[in-house]
Amino acid sequence: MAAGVELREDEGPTPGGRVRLTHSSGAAVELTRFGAHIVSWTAAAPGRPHPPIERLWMSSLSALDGTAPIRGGIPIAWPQFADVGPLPLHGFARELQWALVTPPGPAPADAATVRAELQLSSSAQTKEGTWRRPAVAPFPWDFTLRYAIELCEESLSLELTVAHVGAPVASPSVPLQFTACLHTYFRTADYEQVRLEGGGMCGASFIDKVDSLARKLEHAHPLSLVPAATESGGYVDRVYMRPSPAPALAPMLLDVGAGLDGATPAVRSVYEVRMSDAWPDFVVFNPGLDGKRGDKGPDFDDDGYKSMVCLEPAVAVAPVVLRPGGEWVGSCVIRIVA
Ligand SMILES: O=P(O)(O)OC[C@H]1O[C@H](O)[C@H](O)[C@@H](O)[C@@H]1O
Repeated sequence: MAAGVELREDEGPTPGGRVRLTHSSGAAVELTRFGAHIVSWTAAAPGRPHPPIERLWMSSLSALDGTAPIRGGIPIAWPQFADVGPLPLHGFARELQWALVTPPGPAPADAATVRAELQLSSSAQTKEGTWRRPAVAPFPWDFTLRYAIELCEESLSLELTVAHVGAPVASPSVPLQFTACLHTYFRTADYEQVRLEGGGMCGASFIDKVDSLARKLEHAHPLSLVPAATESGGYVDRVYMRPSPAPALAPMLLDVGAGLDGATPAVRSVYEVRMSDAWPDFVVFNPGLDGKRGDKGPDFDDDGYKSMVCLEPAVAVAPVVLRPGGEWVGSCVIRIVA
């Protein structure tokens, strides 16, 4: 279609269908309403106008029928990052139906930005933990989550807003707390070529989840996945605590190497990733073969780890505490620089 936002309710096996944002440049984003999960972002690189290239990695083994979280793209982990709390891994936002609050329709052909917003509100399912069977830990607070997606010719902006909209149901003295991440699976033609730097990363401390949660200092500049995995004695799963305040404002540079478009093997694809200060942490994740064999298992393509790297803005260590009426906004802008 021409530029705009479309809701395709019957498309694909995922309940709730898909939302598609199309930019007049040919760039496009697709997400499922299940989890407000971005499953595709296609865009050309500056100076290489055609054809648009898929930017995100999706596992071909991922369940897309709503029976399990989707593997790949950009899952939203909320209100819990990974296993740091009583909920199942990464919480429930990636497993529930979101509403599209932007009316679908065309955008002006010269619109620099195409925008869509989705929303998830607390429900009996989230309050009682019945979003999973058998039921899991209740999350008794009233909340609204809003997810705004802005597509430009060469960038994708994501903004997650958490609002505590009521009094706690169960215990008035306990405030709403959450951890979170935007679990972005970038596609690479060859994970050995991936390089990551900037954002105060060099010298930052990180928790090495593959090495008994050891706290370490990052010396690599830039970070490459293979030596990092070797150092950690397995795969790469690191929670970095961003230095604050000044260096955190600097964007990160993620170079996913050459060959992404399959046609120009010599040209490297590079992103500038700008996380707002509301995200105190970021995660670098590539499960390697060890991860595939272990608990990251069955929905991961056998060689999938060779084609992806996750760079995730996160609240992973100290939870955000929200009083009734409180709001938190975290954004991330991914710009294609080459
Ligand atoms: O397997 P998933 O639930 O999708 O989680 C995938 C990964 O997410 C984050 O990157 C965590 O740091 C990892 O420990 C976890 O394995």
